[in-house]
Amino acid sequence: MGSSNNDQNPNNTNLFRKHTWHPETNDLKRERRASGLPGDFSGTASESDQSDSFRKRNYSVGDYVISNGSNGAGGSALTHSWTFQPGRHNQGLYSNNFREAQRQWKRLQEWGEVKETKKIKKRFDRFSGRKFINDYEILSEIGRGMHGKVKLGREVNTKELLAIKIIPKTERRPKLGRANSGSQKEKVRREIAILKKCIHPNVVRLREVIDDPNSTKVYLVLECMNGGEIQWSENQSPFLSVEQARQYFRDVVCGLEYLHYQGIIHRDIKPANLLLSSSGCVKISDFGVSYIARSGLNEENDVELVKTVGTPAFFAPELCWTDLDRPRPKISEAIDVWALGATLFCLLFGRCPFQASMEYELFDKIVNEPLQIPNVPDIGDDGRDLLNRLLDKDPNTRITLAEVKRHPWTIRDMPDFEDWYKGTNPEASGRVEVSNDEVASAISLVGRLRRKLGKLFHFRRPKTQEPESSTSPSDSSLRREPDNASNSSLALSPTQLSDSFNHMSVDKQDKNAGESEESSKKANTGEEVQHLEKPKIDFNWDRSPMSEISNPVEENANIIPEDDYDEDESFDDRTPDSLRMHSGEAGYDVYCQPPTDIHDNHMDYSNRADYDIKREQVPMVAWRDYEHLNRSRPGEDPNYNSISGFLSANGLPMSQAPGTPPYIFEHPMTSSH
Ligand SMILES: Nc1ncnc2c1ncn2[C@@H]1O[C@H](COP(=O)(O)OP(=O)(O)OP(=O)(O)O)[C@@H](O)[C@H]1O
Repeated sequence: MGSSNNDQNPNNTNLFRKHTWHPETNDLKRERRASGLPGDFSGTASESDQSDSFRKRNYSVGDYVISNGSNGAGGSALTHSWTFQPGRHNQGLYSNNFREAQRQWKRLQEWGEVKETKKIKKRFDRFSGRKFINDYEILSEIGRGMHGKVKLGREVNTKELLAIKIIPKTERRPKLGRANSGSQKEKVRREIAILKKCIHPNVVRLREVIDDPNSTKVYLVLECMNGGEIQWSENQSPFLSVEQARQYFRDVVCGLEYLHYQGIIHRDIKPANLLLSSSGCVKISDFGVSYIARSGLNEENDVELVKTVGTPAFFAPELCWTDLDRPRPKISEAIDVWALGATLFCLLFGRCPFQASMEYELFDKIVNEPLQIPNVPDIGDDGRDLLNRLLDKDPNTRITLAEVKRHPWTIRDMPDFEDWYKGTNPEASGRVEVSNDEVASAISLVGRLRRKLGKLFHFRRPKTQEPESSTSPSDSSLRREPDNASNSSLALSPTQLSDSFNHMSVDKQDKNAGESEESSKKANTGEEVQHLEKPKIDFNWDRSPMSEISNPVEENANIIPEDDYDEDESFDDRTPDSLRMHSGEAGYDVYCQPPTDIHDNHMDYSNRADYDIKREQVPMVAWRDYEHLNRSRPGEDPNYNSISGFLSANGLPMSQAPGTPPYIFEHPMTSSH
């Protein structure tokens, strides 16, 4: 019954697809298959192939609510004492690379607690084109998910390769079928909260969270899984040998058992979320839709758990339940066991156990169609038995992970499996609690919004104290903005935030935030605050006394304000055309420095006119044709002559002269000093 559908090309169905670069080339993958080892990133890892392996899209229904549940906050049983003790027979699991697996795990343990960084600095080296985020150089893009992208990074000091996952804190434009911005925040929070606590050889390790309150994005610095996603299908045929599939399967079972022990249901187990280390170790990644139980996995279903998230092709029957006449089975960690079975099926046979082009058809098959196991490759009776028990439609009789670990197919060729059980027993790691508060405070809310509101608030603050009545509702919208700021989620403590999430106020927060942003935007664009103008080029220096403006930007001129800079854009892209003025043959661009926080610190916001004057009188001088200038003036000091030449050619007074504002030189030489 299912064979005809199984013959469909899975790449034709949008139930699986997602565009991601695979970090390895096909050649490397083939080599890896031949040798049983994963490949490795090259130094730049830029030659990624764009093969469209069989991937899913994330699927989410409705908003998320964090369960009130019983809060396990406090007394965190976080322990990093988990040791990788695979036992002597497990050396075979990692082929010849067992030593490397051990070395990698030791290094990961040395990372210790997850580092939390609240300040981001982005730098761009104009000469070499190299980009840096804090201590990491960005080398290339590894892949993109639904909500963010993953870059290959290198720690500047240690040269260690890392994966940097860049996730917007809110979704800019919610798209049809996608989770809304409320759930995006929730997704990020959840992923961070889980990754921070889960330390296991088969779970991708988080090293640092860079979460600047002034940034719209959060950066997760992760262990780099050089082998990328498990490659498992090639033209509907299996890519892996049965032995390799078994080896990967064991790794996933151990990682999943650990997660369940920690009260976490992954909810999106599938090959695309299983990444390979260079030692051939498989690790579980992507916890964006995971469920965190507050008091173990035996608690009653809560609203959150019943929601259908994950990837349709890997949905358990109880998630696809449409039969109104029969009660839907309880949703539990057994949904991960089903997804594990579907994943094993994929690894063994190169295609999903149930396939269809329409979602309702797929759900119907998952619930009603008997499992058909192909004869090739031969996985033996025990293999068939294991698949049948993993893909048991009844969650109550479905095999448990503890049973999976002892199943004859799983432990085949493992002479001393008791060693393996001992070494991989999740209880050795101790239980980790992830509290509501920890999820709610996992990222700071969009600080740009706060900064904008702060600016407006500052700007309008009079020198003399205003009477309290001036904040009456009958006042202009501007008067209300500080209130908005304090009412919005930005002003809430983690506990309040948690509470507010529990009361499904995410949307309300977004609405408030949206309104505030809207009003702040209006204010900045002059729609409501008439006297705020766009900065314009104006070299009338005489209007501003030099003493009032300092220039802290100059020494950090190549540090790019985060909001203006995207990792994918070149540095020059950040200057809006409206602010650019080409200075003829010299090859320079001159533009005003848009107001930045740095300047704001030196302004008196109580004086409107003062603000406008100062903002306009901090010119930024940039030249992009440095090499040309240098060549045309051999032997001259480009730092001095080029700048002074430029200034005189443009009739500009020399910098630092009394009564002139400072220049901001954007130049490879000056900016780096
Ligand atoms: N730690 C890592 N090391 C190496 N590659 C990674 C790492 N994390 C993710 N990737 C790669 O980057 C790609 C995008 O990852 P990401 O988690 O954003 O996508 P995703 O799994 O689709 O997530 P989402 O479901 O949130 O869209 C993945 O397909 C994976 O190949």
